[in-house]
Amino acid sequence: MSNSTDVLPGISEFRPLLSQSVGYGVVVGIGFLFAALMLFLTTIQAKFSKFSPGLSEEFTTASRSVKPGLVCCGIVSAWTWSATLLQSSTAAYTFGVSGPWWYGVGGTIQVAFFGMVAAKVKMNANGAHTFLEIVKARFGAPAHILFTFYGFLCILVVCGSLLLGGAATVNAITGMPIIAACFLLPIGIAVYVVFGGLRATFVCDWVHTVVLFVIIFTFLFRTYTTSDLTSPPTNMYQLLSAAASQTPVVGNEAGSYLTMKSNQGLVFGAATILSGFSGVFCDQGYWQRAIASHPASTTKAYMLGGLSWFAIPWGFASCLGLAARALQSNPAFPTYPNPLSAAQSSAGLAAPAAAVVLMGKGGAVAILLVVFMAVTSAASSELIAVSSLFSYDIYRTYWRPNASGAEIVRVSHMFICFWAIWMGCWATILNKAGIDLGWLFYVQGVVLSPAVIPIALTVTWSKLTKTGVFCGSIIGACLGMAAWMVGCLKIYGSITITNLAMPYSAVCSGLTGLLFSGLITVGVSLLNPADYDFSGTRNIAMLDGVPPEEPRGADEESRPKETSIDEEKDMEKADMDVATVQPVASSAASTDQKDDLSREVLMKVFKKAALYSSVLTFIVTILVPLPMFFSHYVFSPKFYTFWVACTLSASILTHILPYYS
Ligand SMILES: NC(N)=O
Repeated sequence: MSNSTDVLPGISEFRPLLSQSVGYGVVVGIGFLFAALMLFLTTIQAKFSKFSPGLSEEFTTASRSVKPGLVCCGIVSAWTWSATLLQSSTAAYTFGVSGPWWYGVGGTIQVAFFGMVAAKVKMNANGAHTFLEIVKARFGAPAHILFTFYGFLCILVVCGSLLLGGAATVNAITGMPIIAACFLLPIGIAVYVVFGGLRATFVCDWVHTVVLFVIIFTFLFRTYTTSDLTSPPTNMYQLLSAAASQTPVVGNEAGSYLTMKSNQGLVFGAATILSGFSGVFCDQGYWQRAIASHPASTTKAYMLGGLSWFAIPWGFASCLGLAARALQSNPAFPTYPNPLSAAQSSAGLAAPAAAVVLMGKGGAVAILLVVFMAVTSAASSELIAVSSLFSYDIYRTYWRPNASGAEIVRVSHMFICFWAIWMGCWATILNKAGIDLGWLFYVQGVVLSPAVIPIALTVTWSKLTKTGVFCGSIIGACLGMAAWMVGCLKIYGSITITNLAMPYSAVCSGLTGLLFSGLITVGVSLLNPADYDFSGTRNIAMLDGVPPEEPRGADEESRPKETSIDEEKDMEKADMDVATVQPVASSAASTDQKDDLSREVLMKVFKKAALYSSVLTFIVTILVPLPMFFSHYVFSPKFYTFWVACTLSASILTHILPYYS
């Protein structure tokens, strides 16, 4: 691994700048500090608010009452993995300016597209707790078992990636053993998730996101305005030009780090987009946020969330990833006189290296904190997600169908504890097998992409059939696997663990799996189309005595309209034309359930999300990068300064949005 002491020629050890005690202090100390804070907030919530985390609906869905700003923070925070900071910086270090751009694209458009699915969840399955319940209600147990496999596989991949990225950083900066970090990181998180449920993770997400943004801005301003080494941006430009002469990038125009004409960057972008689709659509964490949010705010939150998130990898990696390349010949660089080795950069150490040169020990502490925040907030989302899958889709579905809400909460608690320990074991196994953050990042799209389209269509398309879903996801997976092996063999000459996670191998497989699963699912369904009215999925029952909410259909339009929802005032009039609540319910949790929107309004929200995500996708994948790619443009110092100003402005604007909401 990165800090091996068997240093080969041309490879230097990554020198830890801080002592192990700082590593333990952050991982254990701050972890438990957060746990204590959440415990306190949860106690206050149970005492003084109408929401009790002891109720299963509150524990798993935050009573479906969360407002858009907080959901948006939750989305940003759950989607900001250690990879978002580390892998994107590795991409900048390796491919130049195109890397952070493509990393941002590869996570943003999926979140925006998921806004459409979120509107459909509210329309067609508002009582569901997990996406697997929707699959079960529509297609029965065999399809449910198939997607349960995908749901757990996704969380397994994400948890592995979170811990490996986090542990590699803690290890590189403090020397704390990787295995210790893998086991200790999830423990504090498990404590606050157990006590607080989904709402605690939202609150914690908010706190984490604030800290994250403060640290990101510190790095941005340090790099571009106060550092003697890299500011103003024209200095960075010169350093990057010098680095290109020393270590040119194969496939980039003139070997430059300052061009979007990067063949490797483009392939990386394709791999990131594929990996991003699987990471969003197969992850219960994103469905859970759609379920948790108020019907009026779901889609808005996803649209804002996608946009806010874009600036994180783009801004952070354009700054630290490129700074690492620019500063690799500085004596303070942790592997000086050598650049990072392939293993060190795949482990995600470009950003920590730059932080150390730019800000010394302060930079090392800041990077440690920011990565810690990213790991804990994303891992808390995964813990609550995996416990919901277990308690609702395994325990209640196949073991104790009559389990009460209290029992579900108890089982969720136990499973969170189990998974927190298992996460540590899993990351240790991966580490011992030589698998790192970069490997998991590429392989995620390979193994999960065949499930993406069938899952998305389950909640959105009435003509979908069970046979279509099975054929699409299973044949798509087989074709994806075959393309993976053949692509790897043909392009890299042999099938090895390393070659399987090379970008071209990942793209061959991910693209085949995604496209063929989609084509087969749709084609087979259209041979004998269903005409599903979603009545089964709309009848999925909530626990704790809260009845399922039926969005009002056309036949119910004649009901008297009683009260306008406050939230509606915040929505644009054009979208939210009519909104009503039904008579006040008896329980606190159900009060918010009654705030529902008509199906027609949700349909408008869906269409708006479709338009928004299509326009956004066009702008970020085609309009901005491709003209620069095809014209082989290499940034001038002025254009680079403008690019830096854009990353700064995007970071500021898009980070303010959720807090404003
Ligand atoms: N969440 C991601 N794709 O960084």
